[in-house]
Amino acid sequence: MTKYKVVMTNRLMEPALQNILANCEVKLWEKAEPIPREQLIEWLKDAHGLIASGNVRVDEELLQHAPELKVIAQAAVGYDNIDIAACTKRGIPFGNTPGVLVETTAELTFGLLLCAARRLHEAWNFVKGGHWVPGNNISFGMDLTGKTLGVVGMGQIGVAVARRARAFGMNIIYHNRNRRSDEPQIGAVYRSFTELLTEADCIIVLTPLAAETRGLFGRKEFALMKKTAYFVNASRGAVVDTPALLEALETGKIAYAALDVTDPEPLPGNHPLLKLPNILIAPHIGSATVETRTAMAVLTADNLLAGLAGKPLPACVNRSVNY
Ligand SMILES: NC(=O)C1=CN([C@@H]2O[C@H](COP(=O)(O)OP(=O)(O)OC[C@H]3O[C@@H](n4cnc5c(N)ncnc54)[C@H](O)[C@@H]3O)[C@@H](O)[C@H]2O)C=CC1
Ligand SMILES: O=C(O)C(=O)CO
Repeated sequence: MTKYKVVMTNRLMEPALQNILANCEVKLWEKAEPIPREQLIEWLKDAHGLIASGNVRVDEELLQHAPELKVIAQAAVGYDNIDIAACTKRGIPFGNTPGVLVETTAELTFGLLLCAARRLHEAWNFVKGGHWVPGNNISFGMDLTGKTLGVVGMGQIGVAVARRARAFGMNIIYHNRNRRSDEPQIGAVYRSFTELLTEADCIIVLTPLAAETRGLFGRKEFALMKKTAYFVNASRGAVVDTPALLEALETGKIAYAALDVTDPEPLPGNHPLLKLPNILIAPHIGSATVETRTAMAVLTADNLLAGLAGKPLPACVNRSVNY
């Protein structure tokens, strides 16, 4: 039996990788740098399946070079790198990995807030640097108990973050594209975007990146926040206007930022954000645990193999072509 041809733009965790290798003829990009566009185009010319990744742009032009493509899958819930309309136009289902990474990403996101509020990385550098001597200490942090957390983007991960924040005695307000009907269950009160910005002591961003959220946090928004505000972004870097964030942190418009995502990614070593004392940056590790990356890989392989077999994908974004 001839095997389906599959292009993988990165490795997936075992055993999902073995499952794909056993069932398909695979071209696998294993280098650290993103696959060059020309290489991807060359590989896609007779491919039936594509495992994409966040650093690969899938658009109309790329799809024109992939006439045999039946399915695209990606080990992530976010799909801002994928032109969904272009996939749908060609009848190509796109599969992502919602759900399986919710608790893990919520742990990291709330962990960033906790580390920021208690200045943990400064504390560690202080001790490591030999500055811990009597009479010397780092700047004091901020209690979370009793403070107001504003969640922008109250979806699956936002709700899981809110659950953690409630356990810490925080009051929760949120802003979402659509107001939720389960506010009593999630223990959060709806606010307009402007109300949330002015009221919250801590703000956590968990919206997808789309045309309407690109640059959602700019100069005007940082100016509305409390000067004592802690700002956490775990969504996508481009939801925040980076020069505006830099200015807000430099000029004391807000107190502190903790980021799991940046624009660009990775940040160049000489980026001015890296020189600030009031920032903590993680290298996009929201879902990066062995258990969760394995579950994401398994769902990605299941999406791919279902699409190749002409069956519905277990998790499909463009459901109108998922049959
Ligand atoms: N840092 C990391 O490693 C990870 C980051 N993410 C990011 O988090 C995002 C959210 O993931 P989930 O919670 O699973 O998705 P979700 O789809 O369950 O939640 C997103 C929420 O944002 C809301 N939203 C959309 N546009 C909005 C706007 N303009 N203003 C306010 N709210 C808006 C939606 O209504 C929805 O409730 C992903 O799209 C991804 O970009 C997800 C997983 C890991
Ligand atoms: O799933 C996503 O969207 C991520 O950012 C990585 O898990």
